Amino acid sequence: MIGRLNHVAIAVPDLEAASAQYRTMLGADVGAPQDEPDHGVTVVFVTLPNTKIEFLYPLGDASPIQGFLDKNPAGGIHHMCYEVENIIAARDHLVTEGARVLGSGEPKIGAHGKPVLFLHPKDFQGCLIELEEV
Ligand SMILES: CC[C@H](C(=O)O)C(=O)SCCNC(=O)CCNC(=O)[C@H](O)C(C)(C)COP(=O)(O)OP(=O)(O)OC[C@H]1O[C@@H](n2cnc3c(N)ncnc32)[C@H](O)[C@@H]1OP(=O)(O)O
Ligand SMILES: [Co+2]
Repeated sequence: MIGRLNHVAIAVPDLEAASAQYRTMLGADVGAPQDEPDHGVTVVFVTLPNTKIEFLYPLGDASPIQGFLDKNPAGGIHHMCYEVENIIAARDHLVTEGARVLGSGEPKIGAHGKPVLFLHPKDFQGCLIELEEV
């Protein structure tokens, strides 16, 4: 069911510093910040030959990543995003298997303009999983 690794997300305490470090020290292709108010984050994508890194920074006062950053003030790997062909079929299968889908359970449009869902980290080896329909 899951396909390519679409991105690995890193929650960061300073978006500009993280972007500058990847751009200068690591010579990476770093995009511009994108506010995603529907998700409570500002994101920056780092494009790699085989996948992307997604920097996350809280946006607004109800960001779902604020708790994570409070616990990890230096930042840390936040989630993995896997691609799926049919996000509703994937969701229904996972719910049948007992996995918890976060939020309303209905997909939201993510940073790439595609439907996304999140699965509880406690159900997947302590790793927050995002599914993105491609
Ligand atoms: C623009 C969209 C973009 C895209 O790619 O398109 C995005 O990726 S948006 C990314 C931001 N949005 C989300 O992360 C939505 C899903 N996340 C959530 O709903 C919350 O972050 C949640 C429920 C996973 C955690 O929220 P919170 O930390 O406030 O809740 P708890 O403190 O109750 O945490 C429960 C339990 O889980 C552990 N935890 C929290 N976050 C993570 C994580 N990223 N990875 C692994 N584990 C995590 C937390 O430590 C608690 O564990 P416990 O042992 O009970 O202390
Ligand atoms: Co993501």
